[in-house]
Amino acid sequence: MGEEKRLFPKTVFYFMSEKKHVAILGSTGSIGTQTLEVIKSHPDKFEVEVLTAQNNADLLIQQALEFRPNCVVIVNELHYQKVKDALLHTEIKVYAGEKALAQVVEMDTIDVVLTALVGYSGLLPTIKAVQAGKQIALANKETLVVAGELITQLARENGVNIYPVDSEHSAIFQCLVGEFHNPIEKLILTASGGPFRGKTREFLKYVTKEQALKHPNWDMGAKITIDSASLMNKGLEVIEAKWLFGVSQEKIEVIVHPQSIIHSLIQFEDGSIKAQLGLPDMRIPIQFALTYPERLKADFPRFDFAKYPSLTFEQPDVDTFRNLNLAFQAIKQGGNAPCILNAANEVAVAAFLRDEIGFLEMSDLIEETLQKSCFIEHPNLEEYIETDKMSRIITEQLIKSKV
Ligand SMILES: NC(=O)C1=CN([C@@H]2O[C@H](COP(=O)(O)OP(=O)(O)OC[C@H]3O[C@@H](n4cnc5c(N)ncnc54)[C@H](OP(=O)(O)O)[C@@H]3O)[C@@H](O)[C@H]2O)C=CC1
Ligand SMILES: CC(=O)[C@@H](O)[C@H](O)COP(=O)(O)O
Ligand SMILES: [Mn+2]
Repeated sequence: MGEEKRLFPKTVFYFMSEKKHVAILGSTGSIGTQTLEVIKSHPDKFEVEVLTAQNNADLLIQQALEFRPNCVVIVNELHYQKVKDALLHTEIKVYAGEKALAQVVEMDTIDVVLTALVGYSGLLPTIKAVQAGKQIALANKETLVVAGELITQLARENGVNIYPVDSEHSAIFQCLVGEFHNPIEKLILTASGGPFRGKTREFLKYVTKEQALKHPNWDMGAKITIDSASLMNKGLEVIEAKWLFGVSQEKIEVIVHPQSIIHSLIQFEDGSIKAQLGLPDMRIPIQFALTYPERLKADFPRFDFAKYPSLTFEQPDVDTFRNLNLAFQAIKQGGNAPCILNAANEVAVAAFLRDEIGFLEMSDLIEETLQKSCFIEHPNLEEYIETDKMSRIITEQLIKSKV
């Protein structure tokens, strides 16, 4: 069975004749709203239990009135009264704050928690959900980047499966169906290359956030779109793949595929390669994560081979886009290094989005933060939390010293 410690099911636990009760963390975002589209098209299959937002009270209220969850959480407490007033004449419970976000996932009525929060904020609610034995549909890749070892160990201890929502990991998962017992020789993650594919470092020095936010193929939240432009998204996905599929980083390759039609590939030990293809549409992986092992009929637009006469591939330019190698180095180092990388990246992306730093400076900050942070080989949860906090301080100080 090789080194694999896969989290995927030995047994089938979902029977789609029963309604699945879903908590969506981050329901107002790109993944959250698409999850609700999937749920809306299968009212006989799903029930919404929990919806959450950080600031977008208006959309949260609208979603709550339409999907009638058991409860909602507005994380920013300043918006609590507005949400409470709007839902006053309903039976929907309204909570506010980070603690509430981590607590609601424990509700008895929830079967599966879909984590569509952005960044490190997904870590604690995911841990609570796993400890409560909830199945996880994971979009929030940063959770596995920060603490993949801890999360996967907790998942095993609690009999929890982590179903990937991220398109590349869903592709790998889909290719693994029927192959769970077969060792993986290599995982090949595809990358679009982002809006700056083929550009030089000279060009990248002056790019704006508006340019960086124009992803060629996917319409996503701001943070992941910047990560895609800098290739950090692929770096985070390498780390995510390592933990999801129990494959060491030496067996993970990244190939640039600008059309984003092949979502990723597995090479098995007989040399055979399996791939999953489709138009770039997150509703497919979202639905599969919620319905595995079944595939529900859906009317998502179909891929037409005639419209794509050439699917192309090229090596990533890791000299120009340094983040990919920084991520490989961090996962090779192990311990809290990926947690440091993630914290520095989140601070750097936020600073880039505030026009405080240039595009290339993001990699410099991440590299310097990794050098300056204290390495811990086997961190516990408190040490991950402390690492995240300290790394953010270091990156913020580095930014201040540069401006
Ligand atoms: N979008 C995509 O196609 C893909 C996304 N992913 C991953 O999925 C996750 C979500 O991405 P995406 O949907 O694009 O992100 P968005 O920014 O579109 O949405 C994020 C959601 O999380 C909420 N949120 C943001 N910050 C916090 C916080 N600190 N605490 C609590 N809630 C918070 C937001 O609330 P509010 O609306 O109120 O701000 C919103 O509901 C990310 O980890 C991303 O990497 C993975 C693959 C594809
Ligand atoms: C849709 C999805 O899964 C994103 O993570 C996407 O893959 C981003 O595209 P890049 O390949 O440009 O990072
Ligand atoms: Mn992805």
